[in-house]
Amino acid sequence: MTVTVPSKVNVHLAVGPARDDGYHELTTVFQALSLTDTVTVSVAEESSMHVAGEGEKIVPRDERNLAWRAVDVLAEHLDTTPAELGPVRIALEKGIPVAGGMAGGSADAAGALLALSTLWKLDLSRDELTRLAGKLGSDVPFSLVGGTALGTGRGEELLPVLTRHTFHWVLAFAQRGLSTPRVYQELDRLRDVGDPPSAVGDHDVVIEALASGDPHRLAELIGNDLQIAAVSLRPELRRTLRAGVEAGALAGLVSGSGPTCAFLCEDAESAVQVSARLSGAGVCRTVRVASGPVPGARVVEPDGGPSGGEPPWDPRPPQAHA
Ligand SMILES: C[C@@](CO)(OP(=O)(O)O)[C@H](O)COP(=O)(O)OP(=O)(O)OC[C@H]1O[C@@H](n2ccc(N)nc2=O)[C@H](O)[C@@H]1O
Ligand SMILES: Nc1ncnc2c1ncn2[C@@H]1O[C@H](COP(=O)(O)OP(=O)(O)O)[C@@H](O)[C@H]1O
Repeated sequence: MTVTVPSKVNVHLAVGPARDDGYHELTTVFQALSLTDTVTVSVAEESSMHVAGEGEKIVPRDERNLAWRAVDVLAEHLDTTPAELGPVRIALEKGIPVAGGMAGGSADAAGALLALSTLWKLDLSRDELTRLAGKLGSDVPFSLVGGTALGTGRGEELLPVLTRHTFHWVLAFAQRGLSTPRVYQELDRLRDVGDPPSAVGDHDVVIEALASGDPHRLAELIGNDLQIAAVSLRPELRRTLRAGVEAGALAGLVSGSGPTCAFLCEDAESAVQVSARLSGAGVCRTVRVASGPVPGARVVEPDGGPSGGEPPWDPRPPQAHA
């Protein structure tokens, strides 16, 4: 059973103060991108985890891996144990950079939830799966749902956003990842010492720009409160962000907690040009082109394509905005 899962960029990320539970209240607009991970699960003699691709040497293969935690969450939901569910082999094919602010671990968690519940014929509703996803991490529900969505709460409460148009992105991967909690802490520290104003405006205008399909309009509005914290921890990101715009992108921002930088481009052709120029600028490890929005976690049919006809739910649910 194979599932493909998208990465994400936060087109807009407004971070509120820290809550009593340690999480920050967010208002964010997620967009799922065509850069994906693939999760394959099968019944096996004994449980094992295999990782290939991006960050294969650093991704944990034990119970710290979010895909394993999906087994625990499913077992808990069924009021049983992982041992009772039986051994499984989980194989991750990673295209999403590890600790890159693009929700790679969340993608694998969402993919494992969908793949295992399909393999074990658990017949879970979309709402149940999304609720279980929220237990695995704030970004995991979005990895399941995909498309474009407004996220509130700690990012797990989602409302779909209308986007009929495709946007084209160039992604600059950094040499090393950044820890998400570390970046939130750094933002708190910066706010404590200097109270920097929120870098981002209102999410409504971002949603309108997405609905318009005009990348120039969107480029004026993309923003991320975590960017100053990521740049504070990795000052070299300033150069990367500048280089993307010099290479012809309309605008750039740090994706989520970083350090991946995402550059919005005019169209597909421009994205290829920007990626070629950025590759030559020596400001990042790797450059990728991606587009969005794309659907969330989807079962891949044996012929290799994603299941178009009968996904367990409509990956592009009715639109609530704009
Ligand atoms: C920053 C964002 C933006 O979408 O993405 P990434 O950059 O990680 O991809 C997310 O908020 C990351 O979500 P996710 O990676 O699922 O985080 P979680 O596992 O839920 O939380 C990890 C830690 O991040 C911090 N955290 C997370 C979410 C939130 N709303 N406030 C927080 O302060 C907390 O310190 C928490 O212990
Ligand atoms: N399946 C997984 N893929 C990548 N990282 C994972 C996975 N499971 C657990 N992790 C851990 O989660 C951390 C954050 O990874 P990731 O989700 O890729 O980053 P981000 O939160 O920045 O989007 C990594 O440093 C890694 O130790």
